Amino acid sequence: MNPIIECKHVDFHYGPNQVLQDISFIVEAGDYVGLVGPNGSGKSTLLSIILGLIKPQQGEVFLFGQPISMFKDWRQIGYVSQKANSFNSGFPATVFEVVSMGLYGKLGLFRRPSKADKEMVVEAIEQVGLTAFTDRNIGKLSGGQQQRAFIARAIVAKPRLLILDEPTVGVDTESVDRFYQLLARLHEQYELTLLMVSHDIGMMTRHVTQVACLNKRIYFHGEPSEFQEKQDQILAKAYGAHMNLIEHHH
Ligand SMILES: Nc1ncnc2c1ncn2[C@@H]1O[C@H](COP(=O)(O)OP(=O)(O)OP(=O)(O)O)[C@@H](O)[C@H]1O
Repeated sequence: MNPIIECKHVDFHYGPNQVLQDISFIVEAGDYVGLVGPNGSGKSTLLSIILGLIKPQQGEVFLFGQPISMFKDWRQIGYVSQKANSFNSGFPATVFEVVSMGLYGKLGLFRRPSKADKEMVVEAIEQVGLTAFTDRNIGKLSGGQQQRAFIARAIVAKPRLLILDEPTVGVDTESVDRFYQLLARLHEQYELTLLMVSHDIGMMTRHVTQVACLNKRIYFHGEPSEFQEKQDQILAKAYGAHMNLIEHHH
C-alpha cells in the first residue's frame, strides 16, 4: 500500500450546512479514480480539502503520507479546475505562455523561462498533441483544445497526482474521446495517479480503475465492474430524488 491521498473521518460544513460527513477515502499510487455524485453532493468541496484550500472541521488528511499541514511539495499535484476552459477569445496569452504558468504560477507571463524550462513546456504541449498550436492565442482554440492546454499546464512540472474537476463539461464528443485517451496514456506511461470528478458516469466507468460515489458520505468506492453490477442500488441510495439528473452517454 502506498497511499497518495488519505482522508480519515473528514467532516466539513459551510456554517450550519454539513456538506461532508465522516469521509474516509484512500487513493493509492497508480489509481485512476472517478468521483461521481449529484449536484451539490460535496465533490468540489472534497477536492478543495485535498488541495489544502479549505480545512475540514473534523478529521485528518494526508498527502503522500504526510499530514496536509506539513505538506509543502505542491508541485507533486497538478490541478485542472471546472472553470479552466472558459477563457475569452481576447485572453492575451499563447498556449506556450499558459503552459509555462504551470512552472511558475502567476509569474509565468513575466519571467523568462530557462532552456530546461522551455524544453519541459515543449514536451508537455507535445504530450497533449498541441504542438502545432504552441504560439496560438489560447482564446482562439476550441473548447477541447483549450482543455488539453490546461492539462499540459497541470502536468508540465511532472506531478505524481493529477486532480481534475469535471474536465469534460462543454466539450464536444470527439474531444471527450481524445481527452480520455490522453488521460489513459498519462496514467500508463507516466504512472500518474488520477482523481477526476465527472458527471458522465457511463463514459467514466469505462476508463477508470476505481469509482467513488459521494453524496455527503461515500456510498461506494471500488472497481468499475463491481460498481456496474450494483449501480442501480448505489445510485438510488446516493442520488435519491436526483436520479433523473443522471446523464447516460453510451
Ligand atoms: N463557499 C460556499 N459557501 C457556502 N456553501 C457552499 C460553498 N460552496 C459550496 N457550498 C454548498 O456546499 C454544497 C456542496 O457543494 P460542492 O460544490 O462541493 O458540490 P459538488 O458536488 O461539487 O456540486 P456540483 O456537481 O454541482 O459542482 C452545496 O450545497 C453548495 O451549495
